[in-house]
Amino acid sequence: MDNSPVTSFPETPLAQAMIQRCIQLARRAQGRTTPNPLVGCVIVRNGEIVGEGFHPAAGQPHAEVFALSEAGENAQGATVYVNLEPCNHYGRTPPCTEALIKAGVAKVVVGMVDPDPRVSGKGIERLRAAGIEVVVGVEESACRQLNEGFIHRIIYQRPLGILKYAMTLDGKIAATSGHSKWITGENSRSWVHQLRSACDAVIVGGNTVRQDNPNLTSHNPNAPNPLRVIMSRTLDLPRDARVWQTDDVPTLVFTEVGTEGDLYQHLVNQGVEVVVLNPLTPSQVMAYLYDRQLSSVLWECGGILAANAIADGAVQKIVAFIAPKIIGGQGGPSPVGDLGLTLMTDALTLERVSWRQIGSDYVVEGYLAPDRK
Ligand SMILES: Nc1nc(O)c(N)c(N[C@@H]2O[C@H](COP(=O)(O)O)[C@@H](O)[C@H]2O)n1
Ligand SMILES: [Zn+2]
Repeated sequence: MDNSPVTSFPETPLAQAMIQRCIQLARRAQGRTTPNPLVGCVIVRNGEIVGEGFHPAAGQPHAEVFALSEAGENAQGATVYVNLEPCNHYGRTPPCTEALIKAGVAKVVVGMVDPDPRVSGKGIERLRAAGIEVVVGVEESACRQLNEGFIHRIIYQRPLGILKYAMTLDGKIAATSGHSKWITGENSRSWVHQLRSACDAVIVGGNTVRQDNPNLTSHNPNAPNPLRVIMSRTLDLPRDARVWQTDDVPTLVFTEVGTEGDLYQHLVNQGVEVVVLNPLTPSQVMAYLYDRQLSSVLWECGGILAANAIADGAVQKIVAFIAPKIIGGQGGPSPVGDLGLTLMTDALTLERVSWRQIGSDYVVEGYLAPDRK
């Protein structure tokens, strides 16, 4: 626990700093809480942090409960900071509002209103009705960013789809031979491993398994791994691919009816889960993963599947790595295949675009228009 005094901050910067601390705490459970959100909580009394907590996983107590338990008697008259509105319902756990009221806290500072219709404003109402001062919307955009997968899942009943790719400055994801190791530098690749560990699943197509033989893991024994998902209509896949090693990380293969042959049985024997979907489309896959309680899905596929996923409304966010290299090549593969668009005026434009430099590469992030789901 950080016991440093915080009295020197004036009110608003203090609240901002404490909500940022909540976000930092919440991130400790990144990749482990789906379908629940990432939540951190800090309790401050007389200018000192007396309790902290985060939500570790669905079914476990909420962040507020851990912070209250650390604060003990010190919660009386204290201010509670939490990046998401305290819940007011009986779900897997009892309502945090009642725990906060019982502990006698004086004030609750909330980062954002909970979009879960079981809560959505009712937690704030309940606290106010009990005479607790409630402030809402501190560091709201950072709080929304933290839980963008959870928010998307609740609003659209689908996981957030993130398309990640790496390309050269001339827009290629491989040489004409198919060789692609590596486009970006080591720092970018380790950033991608962290992105994987923050997502609930990573999806590729059969081509990527055949050509790259990827691990699709977080490459970090202390970080969670996403569910590895392969979409393959034909199951024309190598018998010895790395993704069939399921001792530590599960793999799920989606295929179509009529592929229940030799490889099908081999995969089942290896512990790979094989699911037949008809039709096998990106949106059907996302619907299935939603039912499996997932909130965020990383598409790390080649251009053809990426285009299908975009066209099918399975992608909302783009994370594009651009390496300062030129490979050239007539017809070399590009990150997004045919979208059926022939006019530049029809190009999909991104919103809320940001960029940063990672080593010698650049990463550009943005969101497709929300009416694309
Ligand atoms: N404020 C807050 N803190 C947490 O630590 C949370 N996990 C939540 N989650 C909210 O409650 C719903 C899940 O409830 P159960 O864990 O099933 O009891 C989740 O959808 C959020 O609305 N909130
Ligand atoms: Zn709660």
